[in-house]
Amino acid sequence: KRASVKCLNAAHDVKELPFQYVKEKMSTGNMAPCFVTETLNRARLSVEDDNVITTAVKEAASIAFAGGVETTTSTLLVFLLAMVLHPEAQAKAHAEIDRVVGKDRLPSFDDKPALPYVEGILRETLRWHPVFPLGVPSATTTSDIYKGYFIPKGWYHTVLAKVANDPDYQGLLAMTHNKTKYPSPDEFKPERFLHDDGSFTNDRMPLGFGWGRRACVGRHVADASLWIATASFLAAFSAHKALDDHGMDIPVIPKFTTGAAVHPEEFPYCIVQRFPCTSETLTHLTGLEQS
Ligand code: HEM
Repeated sequence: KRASVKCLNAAHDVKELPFQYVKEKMSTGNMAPCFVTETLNRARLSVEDDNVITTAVKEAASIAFAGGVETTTSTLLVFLLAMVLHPEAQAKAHAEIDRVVGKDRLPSFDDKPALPYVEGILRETLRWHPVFPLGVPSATTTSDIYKGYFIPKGWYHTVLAKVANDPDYQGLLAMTHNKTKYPSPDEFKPERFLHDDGSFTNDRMPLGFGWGRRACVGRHVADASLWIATASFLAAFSAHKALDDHGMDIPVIPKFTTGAAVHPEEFPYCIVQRFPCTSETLTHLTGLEQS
């Protein structure tokens, strides 16, 4: 009971607190445009009842927050881990960005088609360690029989995708680690998403976002924000193993949390700025005014 009260309060806070924060900042004219400001302003042009607008925007924003923050952050942590463990892949991405984008600006979405290796790194990140290794459980709305198993209606019964004939992996991981499609699946190899001539294969690794009616509604936002974050990071920084007091690499042994949604456990790393940055670039990168 105590745990459920905590959950109830957290569900209330995640809806209310960020929304109140934005409203307060809007009232002093101090809020940069965001999903909440834009949707509130637009809805007020066609809907009169402010309560209806407030409830709808609050619900939509909190669902996007709850669905998007942990998943996107976890994926970026997997990317960081991969870059620390695979300097050879990172060096190839750096070379591609320097050749296509140059060193004076950050990549933009217009550069995406010309950066197949960066694309490969993102797809391999989503494949190597998906946020939901078992997928997301569902419940059936009608009774069903699947391969001799009776799945009753109305009884809360979770259904997880499971791929048979693979003793090593379960659920979604068995698909992203399909040994026929992705040989040596535990290895991080962005090249598996590239043709021999270096062009992108168009395997966008959508599996991590689910499938069918309940597939992730935020997948396009997630895909775009992951791409721009990884491409910008690679343009501006490089990630390395941290050094100990004797200047030696501190070994990184990848470990993951357990649960429905997983992410790498804390690991030592070091991030180095690749080029002297103009304050404009740094402002763009961090969203913070530089002094
Ligand atoms: C790396 C980022 C993300 C991953 C890996 C991810 C993954 C998933 C998965 C596996 C599901 C369940 C699909 C199923 O049941 O088959 C899901 C559902 C959902 N996701 Fe995402 N997601 C991500 C980002 C986001 C973002 C950015 C948003 C919102 C802006 C979002 C909003 C949602 C919502 C609302 C659902 C429930 C959809 C429904 O039940 O109809 N997700 N996501």
